[in-house]
Amino acid sequence: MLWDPSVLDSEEGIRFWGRSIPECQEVLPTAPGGSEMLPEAMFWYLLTGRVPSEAESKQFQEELVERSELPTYVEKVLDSLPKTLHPMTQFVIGFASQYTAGMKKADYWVPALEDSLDCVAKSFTIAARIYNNKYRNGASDMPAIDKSKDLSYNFANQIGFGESEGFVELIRLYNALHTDHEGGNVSAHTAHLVGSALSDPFLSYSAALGGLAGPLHGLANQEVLRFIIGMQKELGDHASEDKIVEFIWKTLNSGQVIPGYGHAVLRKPDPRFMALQQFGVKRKEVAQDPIFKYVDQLYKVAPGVLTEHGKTKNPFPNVDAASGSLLYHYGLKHFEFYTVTFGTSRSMGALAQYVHDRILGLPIERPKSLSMEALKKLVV
Ligand SMILES: CC(=O)SCCNC(=O)CCNC(=O)[C@H](O)C(C)(C)COP(=O)(O)OP(=O)(O)OC[C@H]1O[C@@H](n2cnc3c(N)ncnc32)[C@H](O)[C@@H]1OP(=O)(O)O
Ligand SMILES: O=C([O-])CC(=O)C(=O)O
Repeated sequence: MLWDPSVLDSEEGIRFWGRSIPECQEVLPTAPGGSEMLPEAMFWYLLTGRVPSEAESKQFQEELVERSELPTYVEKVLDSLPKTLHPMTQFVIGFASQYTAGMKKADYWVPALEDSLDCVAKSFTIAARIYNNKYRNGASDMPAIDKSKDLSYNFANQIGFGESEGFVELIRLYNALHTDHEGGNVSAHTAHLVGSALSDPFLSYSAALGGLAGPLHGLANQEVLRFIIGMQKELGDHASEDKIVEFIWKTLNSGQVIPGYGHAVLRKPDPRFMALQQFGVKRKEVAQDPIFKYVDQLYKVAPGVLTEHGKTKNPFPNVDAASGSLLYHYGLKHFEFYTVTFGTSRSMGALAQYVHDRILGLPIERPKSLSMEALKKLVV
C-alpha cells in the first residue's frame, strides 16, 4: 500500500515525512504561551510535507476552527441518541450523518480536500457534543466556539476543561501524536480502502472509526485504564512490583491480553508512549499521581512477564499504555470516551493520505481472495 506522510520503523517507531517525534516537537509551531506542537500544524505538515511557518499554522488553525461548527441536523441526530450508546458508536453516527452535507459528485482532490478539512474540524465539535450529551447536562450548555483559539482549546473548553492549562496542552500533544501511524493500521487502512471506492471523506472516516473502536486497536486506550483501575482496586494505591507481576500473570492466565502492550509492527517501546511519559514527568502534580505511577511501574515489569509468557512478539508498551492515565489525572474520568479523542486525531492522518490518494488517482483497492482449498494447493 502506498502511504506517504508517515512510515513506521519496527525499532525506532514512527517518522512523519522523515522526522521523528522529538524532531517534530522541535520544529512544529505551538500555541501562544504553550510548549506542545499544535495538531493543526501537524495536519498541515502531513498534508504538504512541509513544516508550516507560525503565520501559516495560525491561518490554517483559523480556517479549521471556522469550519468546526456543526449543521443543525447533525446536532439533532447527536442529541437524539440514547445516553447508553457507547461514545464511539455515537461518533460513527455523527460522521455518517454528514453524508449529504459532505458529498460531492466530482471525484477530484479539491472536493476531497474541502471535505477532509471539514471532517477534521467538525470531529472536535462532534466529540465535545457527545461528551456533553452523555456525561453532562446535554449540549445546550456547551460554550460557543472561540474562533481566536485552536481546536484543542475549544474541545477542552466545550467539555468543561478550558481553565486547565495542563489539560489543554495534553490535548494538543495527544492530538498531534495520534494523527498517523503509516497506512496499515486498522483505522487508516479502513479510510484508505473505503475511500478507494470514492466514498466521501465523511463516510470513509466513519468506517475507520468503527475499526478504531475495536479493543485490539484504539479501544485499548480505555481498556488500559480499566486494567489499572482494576489493579488499584485490588492492590491499593502503592503496590509492590511483586504484587503487580502477580496481577499481570493472573490476567494472562485468565486468557486476556495486557492492554497497551504489544504491537503488530513495533519491536521496541513506542516513542509516542515515551513522549506522553515525558509530558507527565515534566509536571510534578502528574508525576505524583498513583495511576500515572502505575503506568511507570507496569513499564518496568510487564515486558519481563510478557517475555516469559512467550507469546507476544513485542513485550513493550504502545501509545495506549500511557495516554489514558494523563487524561484521567486531569479529571477526564469517563474512560469509555478516550477512544473518541483518539478519533479526532486520527482523522488528520487518515484524511491527509485520502487527499493524496485522490491527487494520485489511486485505483479501487480490491485484493484477490483465495479459498482454503486453493491455499492448501499453494503450500503442498
Ligand atoms: C494504537 C494501537 O492500536 S496500538 C495496539 C493497541 N492494542 C493493545 O494494546 C491490545 C494488546 N495487544 C495485542 O492484543 C497485540 O499485541 C496487538 C493486537 C496490538 C498486535 O497483535 P499481533 O500482531 O497479532 O501480535 P503478536 O504477533 O505479537 O501476537 C502473538 C501472540 O501474542 C499474544 N499477545 C500479543 N500482545 C499481547 C499482550 N499485550 N498480552 C498478552 N498476549 C499478547 C497474541 O494475542 C498472540 O496470541 P495467540 O497466538 O494466542 O493468538
Ligand atoms: O500501527 C498500528 O497497527 C496500531 C497503532 O499503533 C496505531 O494505529 O496508532
